Amino acid sequence: MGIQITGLRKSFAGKQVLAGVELSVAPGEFVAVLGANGSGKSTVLRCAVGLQRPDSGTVGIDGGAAMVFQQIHLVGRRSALDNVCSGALGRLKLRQSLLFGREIRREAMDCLDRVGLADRAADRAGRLSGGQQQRVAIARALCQRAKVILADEPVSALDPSAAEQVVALLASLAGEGLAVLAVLHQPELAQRFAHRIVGLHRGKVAFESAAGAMDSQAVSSLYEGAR
Ligand SMILES: Nc1ncnc2c1ncn2[C@@H]1O[C@H](COP(=O)(O)OP(=O)(O)OP(=O)(O)O)[C@@H](O)[C@H]1O
Repeated sequence: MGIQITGLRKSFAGKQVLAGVELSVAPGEFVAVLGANGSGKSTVLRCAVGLQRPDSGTVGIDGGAAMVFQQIHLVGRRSALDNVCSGALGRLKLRQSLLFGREIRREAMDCLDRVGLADRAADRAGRLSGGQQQRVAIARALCQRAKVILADEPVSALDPSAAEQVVALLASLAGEGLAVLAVLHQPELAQRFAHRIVGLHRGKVAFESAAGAMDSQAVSSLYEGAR
């Protein structure tokens, strides 16, 4: 199933932000969400992962979801590996995390390897580049063993080459069978790396298409008359 969102509605102080969003991502699929500032993209992801409660609608997630943000929030003075290990703590009781410390570190190392940073495991997270830090954050999400990855503007703070690397990584994780839903502000990266593109406009899905069939005029219209 991956993730299936139906009829998602949300208002803040009487102002409708989500007006019945329908969206699904299958295991193995990478879906990019495009939309102007304020169109409701982050609210969809926050409702999906349970950080916000929708007024109505349903979210079905198979195998748990982990979220990655634009603001990376690593502990800068701890090693990359320690940061990734902390992803496991959410799914373990304290006693288990003490008992299985070595296994957790091994699994965290595998996760760092999947994002191409095994050789930086011992480095302080704060010393890594922005792109590397975002890949560590993705490794931490993988260490949660979630089957769904939600990414809210994961590359907005990165330079073009680091951004491309991170989006390519998300695509490769979908290739491993995860369901990946990412909000992007870069239609060209979405078109190159995602399978499907969803355009959100004023809290509704305005269009949905295979990435190869992306209509650039439909994309431009998302950003016209944005509120
Ligand atoms: N907790 C909140 N309280 C009040 N208003 C909110 C809250 N969260 C979001 N909003 C409003 O809902 C609207 C949609 O916000 P959201 O963050 O989902 O948009 P977005 O499409 O992700 O935009 P951006 O590209 O700027 O991140 C905005 O007008 C925002 O001000």
